[in-house]
Amino acid sequence: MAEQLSRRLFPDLPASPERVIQFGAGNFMRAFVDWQLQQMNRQGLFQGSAIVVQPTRNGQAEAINKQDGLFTVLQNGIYQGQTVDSREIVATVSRVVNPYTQFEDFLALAENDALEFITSNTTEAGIAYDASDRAGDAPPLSFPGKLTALLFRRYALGKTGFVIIPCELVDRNGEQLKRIVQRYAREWRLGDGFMKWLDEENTFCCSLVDRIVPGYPRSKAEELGNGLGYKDELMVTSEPYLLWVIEGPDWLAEKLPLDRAGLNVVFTGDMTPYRERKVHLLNGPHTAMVPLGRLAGLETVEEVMRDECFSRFVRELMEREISPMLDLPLPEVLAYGEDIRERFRNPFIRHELASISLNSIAKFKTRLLPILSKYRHKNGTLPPLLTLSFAGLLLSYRGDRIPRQDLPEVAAAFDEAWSRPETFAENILKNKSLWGEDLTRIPDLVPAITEHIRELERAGSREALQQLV
Ligand SMILES: NC(=O)c1ccc[n+]([C@@H]2O[C@H](COP(=O)([O-])OP(=O)(O)OC[C@H]3O[C@@H](n4cnc5c(N)ncnc54)[C@H](O)[C@@H]3O)[C@@H](O)[C@H]2O)c1
Ligand SMILES: O=P(O)(O)OC[C@@H](O)[C@@H](O)[C@H](O)[C@H](O)CO
Repeated sequence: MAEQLSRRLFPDLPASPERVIQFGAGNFMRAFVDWQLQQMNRQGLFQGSAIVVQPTRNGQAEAINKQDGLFTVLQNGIYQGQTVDSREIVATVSRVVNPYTQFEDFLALAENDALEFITSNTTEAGIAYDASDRAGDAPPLSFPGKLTALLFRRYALGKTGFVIIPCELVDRNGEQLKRIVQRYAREWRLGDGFMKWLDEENTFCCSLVDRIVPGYPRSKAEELGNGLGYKDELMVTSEPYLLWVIEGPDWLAEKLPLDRAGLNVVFTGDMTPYRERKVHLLNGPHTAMVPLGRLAGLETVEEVMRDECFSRFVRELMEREISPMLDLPLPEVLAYGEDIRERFRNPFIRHELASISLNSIAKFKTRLLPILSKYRHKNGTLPPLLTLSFAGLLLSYRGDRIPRQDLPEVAAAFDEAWSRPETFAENILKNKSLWGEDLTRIPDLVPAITEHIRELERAGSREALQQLV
């Protein structure tokens, strides 16, 4: 039986000074931020490690500390025409602090002047205000609440602030996080001096991340574990591609030289075009392929891309319906789309459609609905593939064919609408709490969705698609 990964097994691994506080150490953060810190360190450009703060009561503090912060990142895929199959022990997490059991140790991080950066990925649900958080809670439950407590301690010590770079897939994440911290500061009456310090001494950056990280390679774990020669509960697989767009001041690239380390990191004054491109052209097709693919019995992104009919669907959806709706030069967008399809075809990574399906209604709303509306407005017709996919999503939320994973209130809205099948399309499309607007106002949408659902039920998603691609 192989021994668990630890520094005892690898005493020569470097240990760098703590310079980053990182909220959350899920799969994504380990394969993205921590792996990138290691690449900078290796080239002598940074010399820093991250202290992880466990953001929720149940988390991975124990598992990570048990391995002395070490874990393996396996990169698998085809990148710029070359097959990449590499593995690396990442040694840039120094330790995990659990604020639920070590609140004073957590606040004491404020004392360390060498800690200059704060990063986070607490999922989209993490950047949220929690009305139950109070000044003096040990700890506040929300991530912004914990951050406020830490920042206030730093201020009270008369120290300089931090550069804060959240990685959550939330539009303008840095600004949203700052707004919630300011709200707590006001409600907790932390004073004008603190408000001023927050503003003047801290830099909240917005950022956009892109790297497909399916996580622990469950199906291959045993085989891989034997090959590694040690046991690693935190090993994570990732594609070789990455992009990190950071909107921040000019001096940041100097302070955090990710780009100089050869990483695909863009420091910019305006990240909007990058966000539009990624959310609509990568996350959008992911969300669109899920219902039709699952209704046809497909399980992974790769299976979709290997299936002639479904891969044609993905390409035509991207090229004919999504790309022309983006306010970016079309040739550039089409080339980006081609790269994305190469990533989707990655034969080494098992990216489950079921995992992408989580909270699909909210995802459709942000990733695809703006495209559908714009297309209808511009062309006077509905985008055929996107409309079929939307019908597939609504059908799949009946919950009888494929399990739906969404908030209870979303599931309840669908149960209610599906209880009257003859008026289902109209009822669900006019639900503003799901879509933020009354979608029955989009001309032709109700009859088109009704007809597509009928066709999907009669012929199945493959045949319905074959009529369009
Ligand atoms: N995995 C990917 O391919 C990928 C790529 C880009 C972005 N993302 C985004 O990153 C996020 C995390 O993905 P992951 O694969 O690391 O998942 P994960 O389940 O491995 O990690 C989730 C992390 O978020 C924390 N968390 C969960 N709910 C929270 C809450 N309410 N408040 C505070 N913290 C909370 C957990 O403690 C954990 O640290 C996702 O929301 C996803 O949108 C993922
Ligand atoms: O992570 P989600 O569940 O919000 O979305 C599923 C995928 O679209 C997403 O994880 C992408 O793979 C990722 O955003 C690529 O950077």
